[in-house]
Amino acid sequence: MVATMDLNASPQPEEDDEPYVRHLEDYSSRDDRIESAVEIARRERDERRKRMRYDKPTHNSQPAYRDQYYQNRNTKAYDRYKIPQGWLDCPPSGHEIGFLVPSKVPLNEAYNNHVPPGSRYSFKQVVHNQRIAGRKLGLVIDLTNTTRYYSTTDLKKEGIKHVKIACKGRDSVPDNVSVNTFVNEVNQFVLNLKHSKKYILVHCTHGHNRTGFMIVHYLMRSGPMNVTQALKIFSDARPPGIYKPDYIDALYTFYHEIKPESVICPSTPEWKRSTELDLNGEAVPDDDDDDGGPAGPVQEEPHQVEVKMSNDDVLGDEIPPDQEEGYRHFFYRMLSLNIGGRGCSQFPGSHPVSLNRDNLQLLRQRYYYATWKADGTRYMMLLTMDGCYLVDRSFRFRRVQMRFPFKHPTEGLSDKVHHFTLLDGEMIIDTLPDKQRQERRYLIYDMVAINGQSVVERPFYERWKMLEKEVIDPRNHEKARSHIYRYDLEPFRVRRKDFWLLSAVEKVLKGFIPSLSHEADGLIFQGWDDPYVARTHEGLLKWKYPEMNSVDFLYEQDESGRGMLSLFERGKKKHMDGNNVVFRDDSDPAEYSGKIVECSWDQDEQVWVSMRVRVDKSTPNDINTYRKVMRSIKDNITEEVLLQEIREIIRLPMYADRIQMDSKAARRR
Ligand SMILES: Nc1nc2c(ncn2[C@@H]2O[C@H](COP(=O)(O)OP(=O)(O)OP(=O)(O)O)[C@@H](O)[C@H]2O)c(=O)[nH]1
Repeated sequence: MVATMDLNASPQPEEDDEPYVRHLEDYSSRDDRIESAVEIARRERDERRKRMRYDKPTHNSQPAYRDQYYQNRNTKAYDRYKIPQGWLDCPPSGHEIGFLVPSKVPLNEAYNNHVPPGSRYSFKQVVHNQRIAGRKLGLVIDLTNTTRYYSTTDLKKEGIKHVKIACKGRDSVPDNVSVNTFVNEVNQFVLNLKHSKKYILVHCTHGHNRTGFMIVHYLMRSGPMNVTQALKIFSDARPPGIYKPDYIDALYTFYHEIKPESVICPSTPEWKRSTELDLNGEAVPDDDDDDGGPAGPVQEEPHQVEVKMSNDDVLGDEIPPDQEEGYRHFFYRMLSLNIGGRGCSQFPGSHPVSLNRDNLQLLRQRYYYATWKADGTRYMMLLTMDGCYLVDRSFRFRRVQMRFPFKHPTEGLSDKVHHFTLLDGEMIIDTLPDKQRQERRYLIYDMVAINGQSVVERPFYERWKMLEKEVIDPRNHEKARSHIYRYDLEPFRVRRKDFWLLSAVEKVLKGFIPSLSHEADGLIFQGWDDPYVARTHEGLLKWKYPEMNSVDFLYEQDESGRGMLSLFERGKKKHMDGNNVVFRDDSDPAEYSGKIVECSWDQDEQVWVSMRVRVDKSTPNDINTYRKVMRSIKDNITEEVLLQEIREIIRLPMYADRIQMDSKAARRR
């Protein structure tokens, strides 16, 4: 049987049909929208009926008929202009918060069939409303997860920039990278404003949950504030504020704050609960909806899996490239480095050189202190009001949520935090004596800048003291008193590294290092009067246990499976013919191909031995580092040679005099 299109047949509701059409009585007691509501509903009903006047195709139907049927029934096109649930009665926009204006999503004219004239809110209305309120828009940040609500051409015509940060909404809060992008967009906009005062319209679907979440994050990062205060600022400007409890909880968790009992999540606004006035006839939550809809099945608690920490764990969240670039320039400025042909791409942190028979003499000529060489991952850390950033050896930045209060020189501890303070240190993992617990800890060993002021020219001992006074003490002071901020929830602990007189080196080697709860692979000799020197510092010495002297090679295999080691020479790859590596675990060497492999030298076998893959590095060592390490291996400064040398040094009059001078000065302070 061939099905025909019988336009007179009555509609045949099917199981998967949406509610047919709203009862018109639903609108009968309403205000001035009634007339158009009734009209719209009637038109929708008629359209729907028309679409349904086809018999469902059977197996025998003509393909053309089948296509036509499904095309007509395809609600996608129709859904395209479905207005979001609750949108009609949701107030268009809130009050300004600084430069930010929270708003519901504007719907362009294509939605007019669904929106009665008095309720329309397209960009024309937005610009008009804002103008009446005395605000000129410069930027729109769109947090919806769809592009179906408006086209951005209208905005461009008005000279308004549009930034899309698609966030799902519904069950999940915007992710940390999206939050970083949002805050950076706002900061960039404000920075570029110069003298013109323009505003940023921030919208999700209804302008409450995602919008509120982002604005609260921005407020938290732009001045001294706690989450409760930031939530209140938002809810005052856009009542009732964020009304999803998960979003509120996520903000307290993110900022490591205790949620006060007095903070109660507002109930879902009336306009969101009742959808009677939505004229689509469908109360189906949108994919992009702010509301989580009905609660899903109760999630089972995931099994607690004990995850071991590793030095290769990636910490923190990515930040936008332009923000990273800005910070790189700051590093270069603080270190008085020229921006060469490669821009600010090279990691500028100070780097020690290996101890050999020649530079060992430096220990006699200058005044040195010693410390253990903590073996974790090297990071510089930038502290700003907006957040703290771990900076790895590839000069990449990631944001971590930490707090570093700043002690005002005259007013004592203020509610301000460090802003553009730059530290240097090593991230280690302490395994606590019971072997059950691990703790990540950042050991700070130097300071490059404090609140935007470079301190690289100051002698090391001053920088080291400043670290304690300006960074560690205020933190400890606040930690003991803070009732809101939970330092214990931060991703790692922080400590200043200890340095000792050379006379203590024997004790450090024999007693201190063996008792450490993290790895150490040698000693660092730090010139007590030295400035902070960017990149290789010939006066900063590292001594490693001979078996730990290592070189980071690039390992590659050719098609025949032959392994090759390479280093860098003037930024270019250089094959190190005659250097071979063995992998003494049972793994397949092919797995290491293309990776940076840290190798130690086996004197007996005259071969490099793979120790580990350096996931924190993207390039191998420079040939000069290799030469210095080879020299150090050849010179073979054993623990005994080193200690003998130090015993002699500490007997030198110059050394004893300096100690006396320092202790007198300390007594005077
Ligand atoms: N300056 C300094 N560096 C320290 C200290 N403790 C640990 N280190 C680390 O020692 C590193 C230098 O030693 P290297 O052996 O050259 O560095 P590495 O990362 O182990 O290996 P390479 O990358 O192969 O040079 C620094 O980058 C720091 O990460 C310290 O107290 N002072």
